[in-house]
Amino acid sequence: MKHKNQVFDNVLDLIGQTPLIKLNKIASKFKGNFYAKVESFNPGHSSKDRIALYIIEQAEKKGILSPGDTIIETTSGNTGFSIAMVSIIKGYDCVLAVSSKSSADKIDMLKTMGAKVYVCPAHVSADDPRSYYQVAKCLHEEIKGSVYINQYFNELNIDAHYKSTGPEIWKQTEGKITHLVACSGTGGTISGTAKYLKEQNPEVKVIGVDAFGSVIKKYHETREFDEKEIYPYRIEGLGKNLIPTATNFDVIDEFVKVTDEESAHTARLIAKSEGLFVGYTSGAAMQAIMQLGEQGAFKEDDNIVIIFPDHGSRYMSKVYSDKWMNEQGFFDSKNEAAAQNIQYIK
Ligand SMILES: Cc1ncc(COP(=O)(O)O)c(C=O)c1O
Repeated sequence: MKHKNQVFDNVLDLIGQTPLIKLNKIASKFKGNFYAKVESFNPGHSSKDRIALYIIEQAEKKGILSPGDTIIETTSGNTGFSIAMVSIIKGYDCVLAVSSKSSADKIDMLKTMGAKVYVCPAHVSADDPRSYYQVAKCLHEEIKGSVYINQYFNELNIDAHYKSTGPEIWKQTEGKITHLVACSGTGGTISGTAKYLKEQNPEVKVIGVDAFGSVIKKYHETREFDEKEIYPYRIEGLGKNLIPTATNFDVIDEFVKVTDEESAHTARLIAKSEGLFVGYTSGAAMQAIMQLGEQGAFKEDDNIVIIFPDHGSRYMSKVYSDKWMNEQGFFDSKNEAAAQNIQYIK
């Protein structure tokens, strides 16, 4: 951890060195020791701070970026927030093409951080001119001197985690990690972290988490891009309708798929059992643990590290809204108790 009494030059100095926190209750019925790498401790409240700072600083080193230039990205929100934050400190303009699936809170936050935002339809194919990939590409061509971060197809996304997240986890577990469980969106987090960990110990098992409605798991198993796997789902930042080159499939041992509904309930359960207020994909990663645990995948001495990518405050109008949960049909008889924690005094 960064020292509590230290004074920092600016907010960017706080990126990385996030805590590894033992999970004491939520998975206690399973064998093994479970630890969460809680990325909401980054100043932009997500793991994407790491890649934003790293990729921008690499571009500066290569002389591609100078103050006043424009940085463009496609993002479900978190990467955009991180790029906007880095841009403010370093003096760049930030232009973001985001999916209409992103929560209203996230879009408002991006605007608050000074970014110019284009909201693009979520359920069109990646080569549709309205998709956020095509919109970003077009903006990059139009704006002179702009840099397109292109996190899904940028090797530096993997490098950022190879150089920070991986070494941090290795050190924090004193080399005793046996399993890494992480969601895969661009795949940068899991690929970079896994590469580093497997270089230290090839026995570390790496499990990716994918969504129903995404092509990633099937591609990992068959190397076949199966369009039939694609259909709408609600979790933002997990899974994909294309194969990102920022995913190194060779360092991932297996993928587990999780549902929108179970991931939402598990996210709520993390808050209630561990006091950790984390995002929807943290619920998804934890849900994968629940499924693997039920299958007896872990042994007594295993040390399982789960990456919690962002903070719960970004999902107040979704997973943490009873109204939203109801609208999705996620409150059934077994879960209706969640709505009973509130009493109105008239
Ligand atoms: C909330 C959230 N969780 C998980 C991920 C997945 O991380 P990665 O893109 O490194 O695979 C993302 C990425 O967009 C995200 O925004």
